[in-house]
Amino acid sequence: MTKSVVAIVGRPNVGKSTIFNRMVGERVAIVEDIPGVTRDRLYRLTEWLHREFYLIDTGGIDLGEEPLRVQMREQAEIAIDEADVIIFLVNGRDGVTGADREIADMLRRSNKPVVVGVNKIDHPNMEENVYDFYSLGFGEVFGISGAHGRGLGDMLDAVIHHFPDEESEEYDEDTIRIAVIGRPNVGKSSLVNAVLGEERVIVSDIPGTTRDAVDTMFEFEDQEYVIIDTAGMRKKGKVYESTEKYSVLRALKAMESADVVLVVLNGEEGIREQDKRIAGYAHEAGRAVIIVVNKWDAVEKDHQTMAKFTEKVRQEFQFLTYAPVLFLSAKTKSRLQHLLPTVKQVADNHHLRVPTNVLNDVILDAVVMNPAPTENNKRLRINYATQVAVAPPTIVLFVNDPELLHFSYRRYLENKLREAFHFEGTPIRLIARKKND
Ligand SMILES: Nc1nc2c(ncn2[C@@H]2O[C@H](COP(=O)(O)OP(=O)(O)OP(=O)(O)O)[C@@H](O)[C@H]2O)c(=O)[nH]1
Ligand SMILES: Nc1nc2c(ncn2[C@@H]2O[C@H](COP(=O)(O)OP(=O)(O)OP(=O)(O)O)[C@@H](O)[C@H]2O)c(=O)[nH]1
Repeated sequence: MTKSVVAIVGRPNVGKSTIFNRMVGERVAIVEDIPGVTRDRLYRLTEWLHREFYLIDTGGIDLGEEPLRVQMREQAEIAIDEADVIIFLVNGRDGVTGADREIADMLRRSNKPVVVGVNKIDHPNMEENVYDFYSLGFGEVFGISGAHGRGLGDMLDAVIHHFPDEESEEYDEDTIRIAVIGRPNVGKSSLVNAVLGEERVIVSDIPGTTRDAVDTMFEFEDQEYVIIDTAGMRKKGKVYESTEKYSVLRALKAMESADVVLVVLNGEEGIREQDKRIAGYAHEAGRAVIIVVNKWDAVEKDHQTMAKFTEKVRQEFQFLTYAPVLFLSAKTKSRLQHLLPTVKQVADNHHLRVPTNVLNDVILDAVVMNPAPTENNKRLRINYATQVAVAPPTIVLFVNDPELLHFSYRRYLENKLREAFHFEGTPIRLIARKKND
């Protein structure tokens, strides 16, 4: 199920990043370290009372050279667009300011739930400073201190109280959910429209809006799909539309509920830094991934162009070696017919379950052919392997010492598994556990 999003807004210097860091603490959701994927203070997965949610610090969104007042408004708009609940942060030592009222008016018009955090109330004897802020008209006002952690619990209780109820899966288990992600202008919407316009595709539902993306259900060769177009909600002309962090956030949310992620690149422009980031998150999300090189019609090519581009993709996205690369044109629909069959294939691979005996044979062969290197006279020994989950396939290796399974040997084993089984398009998670655990 999709996780809720909470945004912190407020004028500069009220303590947004202090509160953000305090709320996130050490609970930063990193599955693995990926070289080249930078982490910034914009958004983090965090949790309160076992409800996980994304926290956005809108102050961390770089809006370039815009005047402060414009930035503040844009940040509030992002919060309104993206968040399920908004924490409106004010400074308890300043009283209500004109800028606070300006933000309050915008938030009110959005009809989103707003919780007011009156920050810098470092001591109970400052609580009377809080009352002034009831005049903002949001009802709930909490005196807090980012510096000391005071009052945060009560405020968070109020925040999660506004989360939508944990609903069951919206779609059938067998429905394949496709998220289309990529930086602005690569052709995401065009691709979605092209797919939905294909001859043998039957759009089975009027497009309905779920949260912030437009989902469309369709059927192709007796398989049901939902395609999530993250560009569907775009509002042209906003400053933030072009900001990189914003599109990464949107991609992140779309991937939450997807089985297969299409990372769309612009074949005409080549690979940019932002593409790498988005792809990095796709890998981390643990979904099946296909790299779609769009606008291939606009590329001047000879018989080597495709191979060269593929090589570049492999170089730039080393963590995504498992993802098939498709070249196509949403505009002319050339090569588009390969897309859905590939989606179906990688979705199946994502759910592949390998019988334990065959799995162990493959691992044993791999070890015999190339034993793990010794380290301080110790060598990794693998006693037994078993697949514990699908989507993505997750394999536990019972070993003498988990510390001895290093990156290169892990890579080697993963490659052997990929040679033996149909794991194309899906990440594989290998977990080492001590034998007797
Ligand atoms: N006394 C006190 N100071 C605080 C508290 N929270 C933050 N501050 C201070 O307020 C200042 C601004 O804090 P930030 O967290 O950087 O504020 P911000 O809202 O993220 O600021 P921008 O990045 O400019 O938007 C810093 O000097 C903090 O140390 C608090 O609870 N009590
Ligand atoms: N030549 C060519 N142009 C394309 C193709 N696909 C999309 N375009 C053009 O690229 C531009 C952007 O396409 P969109 O589909 O709006 O891109 P998007 O990724 O949804 O853009 P955002 O909503 O900004 O994220 C439009 O002018 C399209 O006509 C293609 O296959 N070939």
